[in-house]
Amino acid sequence: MSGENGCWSAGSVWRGAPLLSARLKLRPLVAADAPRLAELANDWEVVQYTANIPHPYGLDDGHAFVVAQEARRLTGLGVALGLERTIDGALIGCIGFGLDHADSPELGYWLGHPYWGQGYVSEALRRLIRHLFADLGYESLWAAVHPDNQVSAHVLEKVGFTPAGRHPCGMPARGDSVDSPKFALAADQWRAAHAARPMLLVAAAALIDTDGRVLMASRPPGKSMSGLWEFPGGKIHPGETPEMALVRELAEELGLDVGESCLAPLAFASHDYDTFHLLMPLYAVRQWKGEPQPREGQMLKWVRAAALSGLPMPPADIPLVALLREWL
Ligand SMILES: Nc1nc2c([nH]c(=O)n2[C@@H]2O[C@H](COP(=O)(O)OP(=O)(O)OP(=O)(O)O)[C@@H](O)[C@H]2O)c(=O)[nH]1
Repeated sequence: MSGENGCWSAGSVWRGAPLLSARLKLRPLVAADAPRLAELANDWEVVQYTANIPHPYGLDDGHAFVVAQEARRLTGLGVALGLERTIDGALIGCIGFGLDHADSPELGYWLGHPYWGQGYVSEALRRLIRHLFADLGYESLWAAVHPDNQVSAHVLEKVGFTPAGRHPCGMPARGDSVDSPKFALAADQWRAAHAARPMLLVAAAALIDTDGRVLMASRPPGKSMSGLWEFPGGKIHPGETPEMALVRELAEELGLDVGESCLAPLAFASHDYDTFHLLMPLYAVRQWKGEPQPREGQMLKWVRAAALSGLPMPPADIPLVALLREWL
């Protein structure tokens, strides 16, 4: 079988494949995004340090951007992706790369003002960087930031970039040009850091009631991926088996008394989050004592198998839902 096909090769953003991170879908822009682009980008604070985004920014600019980016993707000049939040489907900004100045991709991004300070840019950058190195095989990446944009410089350093001199940056939309600090990241550096991320062991349960519905819990406020719907469970502590951990978690989180012998291994998730690798066995549970209570600030709901895929979930859970639907 050819290595170009099927499961042998990851979907490529050059071909319009989306990328999932913990809280975001990085996906191609479509014409229907133009009004939202106009709403977010018509903000001087958002665009002041960008080279090509006009100000003010209207609906026509949004449409023109979507069309131009599609043409760039099809001609191999670069890719722009919308940042769509999993929790509500809202477009909150853009990230992308271009090959205009070199063979190595230059990264760029912007984020709507209401979404600043919540780690979305670093999350999107980490996901795109992994795709460019691990799936597309680039050897190095770079980015240039406006000399006054210290926040952006800090984000680049946070995800592994290091200073790499200066880059003369034309800024056509500002009628200006600046001598920008340049940052670079090599594939070897990234591989070493990526290999060192921890493996997280978590045990989770699909509690199934007599109607065949599954109990889903929302991740509580303040936790990572808060608001997304997940299978109840939690981290396996040192010295615990997955079953011991799950019995403990179901008691702590839901006030349920579950015997280890009521846990039937069903499937597992092995998912590469950008800051850790998740290994999570999922057990089917049909018998327990007590009524599930939300003891940790979470919301609970019983969901029919057919409706599970409509819930916003952590990306690790998506393959589990497909398996569970077949199994139920
Ligand atoms: N329980 C559970 N965790 C999941 C699921 N999917 C998924 O990606 N995870 C991830 O697995 C990890 C579980 O951590 P957690 O914070 O819920 O664990 P915990 O209850 O022991 O929390 P704590 O250590 O903050 O008290 C999180 O990174 C979470 O996002 C799922 O369906 N159920």
